[in-house]
Amino acid sequence: MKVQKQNKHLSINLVFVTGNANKLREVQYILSQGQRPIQIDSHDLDSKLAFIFHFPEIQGTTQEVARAKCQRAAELLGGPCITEDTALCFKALNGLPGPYIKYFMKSIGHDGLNSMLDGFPTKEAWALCTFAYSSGPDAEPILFEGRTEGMIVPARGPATFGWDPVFQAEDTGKTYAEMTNEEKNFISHRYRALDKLRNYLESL
Ligand SMILES: O=c1[nH]c(=O)c2ncn([C@@H]3O[C@H](COP(=O)(O)OP(=O)(O)OP(=O)(O)O)[C@@H](O)[C@H]3O)c2[nH]1
Ligand SMILES: [Mg+2]
Repeated sequence: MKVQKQNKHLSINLVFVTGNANKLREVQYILSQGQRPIQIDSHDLDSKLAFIFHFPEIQGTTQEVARAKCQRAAELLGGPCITEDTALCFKALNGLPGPYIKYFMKSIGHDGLNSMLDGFPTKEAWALCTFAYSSGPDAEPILFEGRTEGMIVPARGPATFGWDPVFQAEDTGKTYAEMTNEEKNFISHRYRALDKLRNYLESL
């Protein structure tokens, strides 16, 4: 459970605290693509340790939610870790549902997300990914944000990952769900945030 930066030629090891297997799969894929691979160990505090630890996510801005989750994860682990928060933000709603998208998705699904924008002049939206890195329980988490512009559309493509079928990324004509892994991971909010995290870790 360490962030190990052994030397400039060896791999970096990170503990990623998440309960979301799809996130983990994308993060491992993206970080394996770089010149200097970053090894990810996952740790699911939400489900595996839920009986020991209570691991709530606070309400607030995406930054506040991300910082609090990472701080708590580092305290529970007693060491360095990364966490990630994803928000889906509707321009017409001034950025909402934002970090609360998980509960909107669960409650109203793809059709409901579209219906929320009925009568609004714009379907524009952006996907926002915030990685938080903590070097340990006493350190302030550092945030790395990635954003991809797009719009909310009726669902197209396989419903494998959350709201992928209703988010059409700008200039692509495709929803995230209609893209190959390579296509999504080349332009995604997650890729853009991870790129900043990777640069930071390599600069340490
Ligand atoms: O279609 C999607 N494409 C994506 O690229 C993507 N990334 C995240 N999500 C979903 O958005 C909510 C974020 O909530 P969230 O950040 O709290 O995640 P989570 O609770 O699932 O995991 P974690 O907090 O344990 O890491 C959750 O419903 C995730 O499934 C995505 N959906
Ligand atoms: Mg969560």
